[in-house]
Amino acid sequence: MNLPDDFITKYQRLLGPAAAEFFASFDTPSLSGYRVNPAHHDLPTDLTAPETVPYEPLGHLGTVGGRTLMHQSGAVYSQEPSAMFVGATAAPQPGDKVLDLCAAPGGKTTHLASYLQGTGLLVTNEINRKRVKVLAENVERFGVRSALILNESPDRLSPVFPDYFDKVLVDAPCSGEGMFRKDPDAMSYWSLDYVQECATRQREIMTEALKMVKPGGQLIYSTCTFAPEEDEQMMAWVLENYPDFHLTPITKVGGVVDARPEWADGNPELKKAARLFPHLMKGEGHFVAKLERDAGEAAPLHGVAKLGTPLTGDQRKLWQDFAQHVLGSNDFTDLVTVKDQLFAVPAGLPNLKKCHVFRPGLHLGTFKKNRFEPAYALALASDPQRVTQTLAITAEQWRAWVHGETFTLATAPQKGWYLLTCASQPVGFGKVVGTTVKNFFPKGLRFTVYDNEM
Ligand SMILES: C[S@@+](CC[C@H](N)C(=O)[O-])C[C@H]1O[C@@H](n2cnc3c(N)ncnc32)[C@H](O)[C@@H]1O
Repeated sequence: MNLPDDFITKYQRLLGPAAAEFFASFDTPSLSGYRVNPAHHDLPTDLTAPETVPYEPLGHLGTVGGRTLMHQSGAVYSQEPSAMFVGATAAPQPGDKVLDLCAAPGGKTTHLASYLQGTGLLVTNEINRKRVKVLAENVERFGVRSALILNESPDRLSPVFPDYFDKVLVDAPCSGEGMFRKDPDAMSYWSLDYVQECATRQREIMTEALKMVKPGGQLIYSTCTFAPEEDEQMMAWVLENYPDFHLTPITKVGGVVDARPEWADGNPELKKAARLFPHLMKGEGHFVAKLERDAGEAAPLHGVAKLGTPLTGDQRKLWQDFAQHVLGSNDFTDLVTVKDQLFAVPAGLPNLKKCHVFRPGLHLGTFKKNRFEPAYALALASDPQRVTQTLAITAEQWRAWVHGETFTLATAPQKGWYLLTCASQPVGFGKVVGTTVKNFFPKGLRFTVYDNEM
């Protein structure tokens, strides 16, 4: 690989004799991986058998295609192994309040959601208007139940959530040196100046992010770059300017090594952070640090969020009928509508002021005249083992389903909505009329599965 000259000079100086191995790793194939979704059952062994990632039991080495059943149903999320170290380090507890500040396309968010197991609160934010759509699609596909998706800049979030979260993740926009092997285009905008620009932006983001950590809470900072300016030096800056924060040790296995104090101000505390180098471990490269805030008193919160409109009596009845007859249970307590859309929203949030809410919670469905149409997001967040009305479809029928076609059954079940499953995985809600299954697979997500992909 033709690495930039300034990059070579810089890392020769920093790494000394180890530089040769580091540079050689750029000429070896990039490593792919995926995480399985712990909310899914009966996953095939060809997904669960491949080598696991040393620090993440849900992570495996290998590739799962984007046009496969396991991907579409949210049974897996493709993520290169070193990126999994971030979620594994954050490891929130069920019930925690978690913020993912720089979240699109959603790799770390879906990982954090696996730890939360549908409990607590996951506020997942993306500043970019186009990228927040992709984030929402991935959150939906992975069946995340307790997420509020925001599209805001960090400085507009910090006054809303002062001292609020148990865990804040800053997976910072960075110079992306750890992406060079996988995506050589990332080299085209790299320069020594670009590294400095990224560091400036990271300090701005961190200034706001630190305000949202509750006393005794943690902030996990990560980048996919090797640049000390964005890694050790960023942590040295935090330790110097925020005396109520300190670094906590991170367990390092599988070739993950200590960060390098000598690449910043020499503070030995910096060793507690972690470096993932492609020549030392199976992955592309990351930096991860865990900061903890001292115990203390939290600032009071202001107001209560208004995430939508209460349901009318008719709407409540339509939903309850659906929940009782099709789902067989009603796990959702806080329900609101936004126009004709029904959402289950997180409770007890502070006043979101003028924040741009992209999704107030889990999309349950749409009210249409005198009927209720369940949402795709609800289907993928449902456990087929707990749903009353399920209909198992074949791989061929699944192929027609994701292509947007109706298909025919051999015998006619009772008319109504069914959670369709294929190989035990939820794939959407279909409406059965006679022997026909009407297609409600979202138009924007439809795709073609070719013969050689079956
Ligand atoms: C490294 S990516 C996040 C990857 C994501 N965490 C994942 O695992 O899929 C960084 C994100 O930060 C966003 N970003 C860029 N500038 C930002 C800023 N000033 N404040 C907050 N986020 C920003 C980018 O749009 C990008 O989506």
